This record gives sequence, structure tokens and C-alpha cells, in this order.
Amino acid sequence: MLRLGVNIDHVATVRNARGTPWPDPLRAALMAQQAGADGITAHLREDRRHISDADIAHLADALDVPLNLEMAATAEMQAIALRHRPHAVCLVPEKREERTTEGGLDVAGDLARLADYVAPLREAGSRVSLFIGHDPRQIEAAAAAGAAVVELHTGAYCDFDTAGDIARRDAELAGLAEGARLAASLGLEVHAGHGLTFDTVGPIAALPQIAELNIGHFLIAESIFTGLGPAIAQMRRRMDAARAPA
Ligand SMILES: CC(=O)[C@@H](O)[C@H](O)COP(=O)(O)O
Ligand SMILES: NCC(=O)COP(=O)(O)O
Repeated sequence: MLRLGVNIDHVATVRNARGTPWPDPLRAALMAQQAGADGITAHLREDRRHISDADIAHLADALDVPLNLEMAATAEMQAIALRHRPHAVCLVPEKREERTTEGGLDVAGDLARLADYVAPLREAGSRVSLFIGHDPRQIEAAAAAGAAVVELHTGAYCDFDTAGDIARRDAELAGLAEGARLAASLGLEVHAGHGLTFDTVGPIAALPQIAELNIGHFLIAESIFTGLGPAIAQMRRRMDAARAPA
């Protein structure tokens, strides 16, 4: 079954806006787990703009579903990951000035360093995922680096869809479909995420090689109006409908 990982970063964004203890990302994660999330994703950024070190400790201690720790490929983050040994570690590119993740990791351009970086995380028992674009060179490099998983960046596809640029959206979707096929052929588990909404999730969920979607910002936004449980349930329905036999 196609798994849904719920990213709770932006519960922490709301909390940090006032420096109060609420809303608590752990409470959101437990509610998401109760609502059927197959996993929880949390991005510990170097600037801690949302998720904190304490959030990661609380999640690692309390969750019954797998924790997917997103992080930059730095020494600081590697030590944190080795301390908590989450089910999965997803390496993502980070730039201080970015509003959100802007592209995929350049694995091909940093292969030797990333292969060395991945090894202790894998040996500690975490499944290592690399957050990349659908460029075949990046997918092949991810396999060479020893990752177990690639997560394909769906941000451009979502942006083109929102902008109504159908030709570029369809070209991006075709690239993602081809990337998923190539990744699976190389023995990589294939995930996807970034920017997915009720309206854009279907064609991505329909790609048969994809085992997991990680979705956050839209679900947290939707939860303001409907509650987190109903938002997750609706996303689950959209994902299942996309996978249902024609
Ligand atoms: C890698 C990715 O697309 C997201 O999981 C990431 O967490 C986005 O960063 P923000 O949550 O800070 O927007
Ligand atoms: N890796 C993608 C993720 O965890 C959630 O991204 P978004 O839905 O918050 O854009």
C-alpha cells in the first residue's frame, strides 16, 4: 500500500511565531498517527526555524509509527541522527535564505562525501533517503552513494500545476514517472514529496513505483479549517482513489 508520511514542520512554525509551548508538534504527530498516518516526517533545519532538537527527541521517544528525520548532510546533523537512530534519515539541501526547500540534493556533484556520510547512518540502522530531482544522473548517484531510498522532489510539478502551466506540469510529471522507473530498476525504494495538495496528489500517487508520499504544509494548512484527522483522511482517500484499479 502507498504510505503517507505526515510532515509536522509547520505546526512548529505556528508555535515559534509566539514562543509558546502550543501548538505542540508532538501532539500533532500523535493525532496524525491516530488518524492513520503511516509515518511522521520532521525537518530539523540548521536554523531551527520550526522543528527543534527537543521536538526530535520527543518524537523519537513517543511515536509508534516510523520517524523520518529530514536534515542537511552536516556533521552536527549526523551526530543527532546517530543519537536518535530514527527509522529513516532523509538528506535534503538547505540554504539559510530559502523560504522552503528549493531543489534536490546534488548527489552527483558530492558523491564521495555523501557516500562516506551515509555509511554510518546505514550501519546504525536508519534507512537513508536522498531528496533529489528526477534527473537520471542524480538517481544513479543516489544508488552509488549507498542510499536505500530516493525521495523525488514534486515541487516544480506542483508549482506548474498551480500556475496553470499545463505543458510544463505534464513534462515535469513525465520526468517524475521516468525517474521513479529508473530508481526502482536500480533497487531504490521510491518516495515523493514537496508541495503536494488534494488537487496535485493524484497523478503522483498513481505512479506504481512510489512507496511513500511525504506531505506536510498543505495538510497543516487544511487542518486549520477541518482538523488534522479529516485532512489526513481526505488525503488518504485521494491517494487510494489514484491507486484504485481503473
Ligand atoms: C524536503 C522537503 O520538501 C520538505 O520536507 C522540507 O521540510 C521543506 O522545508 P520546510 O518544511 O522548512 O518548508
Ligand atoms: N519531503 C517532503 C515533505 O516532507 C513535505 O513537504 P511539504 O508537503 O511540506 O511541501
